[in-house]
Amino acid sequence: MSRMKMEQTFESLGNEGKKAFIAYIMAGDGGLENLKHQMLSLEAAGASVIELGIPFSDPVADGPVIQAAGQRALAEGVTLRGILEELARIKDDISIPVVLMTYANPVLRLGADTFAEMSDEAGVSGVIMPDVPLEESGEFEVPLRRYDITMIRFITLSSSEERIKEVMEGAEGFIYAVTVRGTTGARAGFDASLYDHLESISKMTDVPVCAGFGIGSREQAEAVGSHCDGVIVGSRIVELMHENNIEEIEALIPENADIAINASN
Ligand SMILES: O=P(O)(O)OC[C@@H](O)[C@@H](O)c1c[nH]c2ccccc12
Repeated sequence: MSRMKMEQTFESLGNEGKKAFIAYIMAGDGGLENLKHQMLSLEAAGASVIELGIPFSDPVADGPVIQAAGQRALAEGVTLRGILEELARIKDDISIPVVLMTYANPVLRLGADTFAEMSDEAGVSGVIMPDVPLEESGEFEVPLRRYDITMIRFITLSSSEERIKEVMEGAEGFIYAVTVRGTTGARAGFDASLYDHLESISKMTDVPVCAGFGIGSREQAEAVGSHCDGVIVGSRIVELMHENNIEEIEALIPENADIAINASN
């Protein structure tokens, strides 16, 4: 059911000619007791998928905004186990798919099998592990597959064509296309070649391609989204969520991504 939920989301979006808006937040930033409210706010604002970050002490790929959110969450004493238990409690209230973004270490501490089992109980559709290369993903992917949970794969601007083909073979859920070099966080603009890159990788696969890193405004979300199947916005949403500014989050999400709202009308 978990993977299907995400496939259905992308299918409905595709049928309606809409793009996915994947909203990233750091679990436990603002206290785990607020997670449900935060997730419901994102859903109501029109997010199609929630990417839920797991705080970790050494987040090598995170930019300053997300690192700070992770520090706040760790200071709240939030753990992967605690997050999964909370998700299991609130999952029936959330209708959009949830994808976990976690480094390998917290998963290894919990045990890959326990992680898969608890993720299933938490209703999780997919998992993103930015520090686990494709070649080493088996120990996580095999147990997750048992519960029909997808490992989301990355393509970067420096991936060779051969690498891109490897990533696409067996990819599920969506492909995370990284739009810039370096860590997460807002950017002034994108390379002119980005749009061609996104279009050419989208043509190579039936799996939806979603682009993330450095998207911090509605204009950018629309511009990037028009060359692929959806966008991922992290740092800007983390900042706004920290300020409790749901209105601005809503303003960030293009109208054409409001599938969750439409579906429930
Ligand atoms: O923050 P940005 O620039 O909007 O990019 C999304 C990103 O934050 C989110 O997907 C993410 C958070 N941590 C990561 C680590 C690696 C790759 C991606 C991520």
